[in-house]
Amino acid sequence: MPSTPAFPGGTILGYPRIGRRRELKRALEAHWSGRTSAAELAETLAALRLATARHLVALGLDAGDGSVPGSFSPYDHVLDAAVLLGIEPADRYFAAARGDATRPPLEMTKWFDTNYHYLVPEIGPGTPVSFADDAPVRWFTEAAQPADGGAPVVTRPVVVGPVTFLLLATAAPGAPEGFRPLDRLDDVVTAYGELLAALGAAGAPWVQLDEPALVADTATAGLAPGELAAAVERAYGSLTAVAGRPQILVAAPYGDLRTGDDDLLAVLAASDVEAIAVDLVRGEAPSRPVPGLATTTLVAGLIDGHNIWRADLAAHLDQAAALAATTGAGAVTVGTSTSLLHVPHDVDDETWDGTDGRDPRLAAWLAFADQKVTEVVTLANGLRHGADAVGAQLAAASAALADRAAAAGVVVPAVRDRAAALGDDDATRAPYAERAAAQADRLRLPALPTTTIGSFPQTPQIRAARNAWARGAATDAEYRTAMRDEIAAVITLQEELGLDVLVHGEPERNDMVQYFAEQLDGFAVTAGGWVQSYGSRCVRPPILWGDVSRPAPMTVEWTSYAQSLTTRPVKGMLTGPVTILAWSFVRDDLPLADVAAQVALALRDEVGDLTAAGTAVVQVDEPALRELLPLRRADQPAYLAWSVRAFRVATGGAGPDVQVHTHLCYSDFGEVIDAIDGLDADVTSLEAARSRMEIVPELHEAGYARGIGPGVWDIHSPRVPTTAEVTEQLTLAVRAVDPALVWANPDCGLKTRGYEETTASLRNLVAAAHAVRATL
Ligand code: MET
Ligand SMILES: [Zn+2]
Repeated sequence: MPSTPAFPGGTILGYPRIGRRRELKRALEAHWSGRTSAAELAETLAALRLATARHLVALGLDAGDGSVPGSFSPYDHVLDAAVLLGIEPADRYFAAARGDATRPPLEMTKWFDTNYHYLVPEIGPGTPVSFADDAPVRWFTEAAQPADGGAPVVTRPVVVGPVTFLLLATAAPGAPEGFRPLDRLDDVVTAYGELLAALGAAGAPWVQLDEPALVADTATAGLAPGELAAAVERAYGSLTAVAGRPQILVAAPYGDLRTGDDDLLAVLAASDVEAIAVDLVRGEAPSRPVPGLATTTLVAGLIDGHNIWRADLAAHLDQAAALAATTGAGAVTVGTSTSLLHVPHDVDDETWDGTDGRDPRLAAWLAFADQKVTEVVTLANGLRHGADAVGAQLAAASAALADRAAAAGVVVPAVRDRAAALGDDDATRAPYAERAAAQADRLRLPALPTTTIGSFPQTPQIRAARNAWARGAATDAEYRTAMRDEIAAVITLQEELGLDVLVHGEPERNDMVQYFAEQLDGFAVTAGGWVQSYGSRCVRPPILWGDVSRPAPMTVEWTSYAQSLTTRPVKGMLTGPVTILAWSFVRDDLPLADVAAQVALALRDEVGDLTAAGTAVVQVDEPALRELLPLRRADQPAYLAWSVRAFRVATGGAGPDVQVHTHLCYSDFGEVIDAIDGLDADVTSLEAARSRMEIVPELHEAGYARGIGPGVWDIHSPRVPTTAEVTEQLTLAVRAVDPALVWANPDCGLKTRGYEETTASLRNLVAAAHAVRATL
């Protein structure tokens, strides 16, 4: 083993990969469109990796000891591990990620409780596993011995750990009943062992194995008590025995290593791994000596990798300094709680000029990735040289925090009072039977009513009109005319198609959360704060920094205009409180439940204005309801209680004759099925086409007995479903529940689709609904 004495003074678990100017996105898209060759792409990515490593050194991480993480991935780090193990061939990397003529893409799903999505590897009992791709070794060498002759950087290769890899994998099609990916642990560990030997031979002093699955009950569901601990012990027992390996850092971000059935911190401490990174933002610091830790470095994940607020450095320094004594760790260093993958690059890239809530004061309160690296370096220097050595930085951080706490808008007494006064009445509508009768009377809908989920195709013209207005290149009047023309066209189309409940089409919305964030007090939106969602896809989460209120109606004008053009009901469309929180950076100085209540009240006002203007149907979308579900089962009931309550507060002011819809997508609903019922919506539309209506009987069995719109058209592909297919889906639905409850609608909004397939698909959907209606 190399003789580097202790873990580096300060580190981050990972850095954004997308590039400060989204270089990765552009390089990938250029390659996929055939404009660049594989070799050109490889060259661009190598340059991006090297520039990133040198940038981190410039920010203060040590260039020589493995402080700089080698956390790059061309598309997804879980796919990289599958390629490393030979489960996916390296030369078909993007086909595995995106699908091509010969194969579908791997399934994609959420990475723990973040908004990053990874590709789910498939492994069966006979899948060959070997050390098949040495990218981590090549990337290490390319920075340590740079071909450009410039400054070398000794990086710390970062790879998904073997236990987490298998817990996130799924059984390959055709695997026998009862097979679990974790059954392949020994084979996978053997391959990882070869990787470690190769990294050691290349001179890497450290390797980081990410094991976030160790903190998540949701990833380990189905394991017997003690099984996870045994797997960890076995995997790291083998890996630490590899001759010539680098020192091993096991990182366990996104939660607490010590709760749940197995005390995994103790298991890792008892192993021969040299360092363990714990998440002290989500998890608790150990308050007792941990046996075995005396020979281990504890990397205290004090800087939040998941959010964008500047840290209380003085408090963190005290905490880090105390940890060695309380835990008995051989050494303590500081790091981020998670990879910085989840935050934008640099606060200073943004102009804090007062537009879109970009209050100039915010700049001093925020820490994006680069600021967080600096925070880690400050803490590391403080630990090494004493608090006085970093006195100025600690004082500046404290001053920024104090400024934020006292700033106007952060606490708005009227908003706090209103939220505090909320009672059960505010979250309770009339009994469903009464509502159903009043709505039937008012709406006079046929059986099996047809509708859509809200958005219609966002054509290049619509985007151009919106962007021109945002840039100031179009007047308010021009913008309004463009949006109204689009709304009119969408209404005409829906009438022609014969849909029963219409929508205005959402042409004015750049994004279903950002649109509201731009109009609510307490939010700021960034111009360039991009965060990778998956592959080349990025999102720009708004920043929720203050108490939330609604200065003016947000959607009423568009909905009312649409309604003025037709006698059929037009649905008002809102994004729900949980989804607004899930897709924003949320303040860390108020419990999420309280923040949700404020957003709910703002939405409640909007529902009130919509209904006062004559809107008879209002849909409040909650696609992220499942997304914020805590990773630990013990934390789930409290979350479900406040999230359901927020929805009910948002909709609770609607009279009995207002039909409240909700819409959910993007997830398995099994774990939140009671919560879906708890929302008490009159109609719930859900993604269901790919699972062939499975959700309909599931909801029914869970006691849900109100309107249900299982998606009958998978809108994720341009494929037009035939009338026969939709008829079959609807027939399954009306057999599973009372047909009077069933609606016919697509899986989700149509904004990513084109008009051609939209028109054809909706035509078939309406024809199928009519056919099934005739059989009832
Ligand atoms: C991700 S859910 C999207 C719902 C939204 N109303 C839309 O139709 O686009
Ligand atoms: Zn959806």
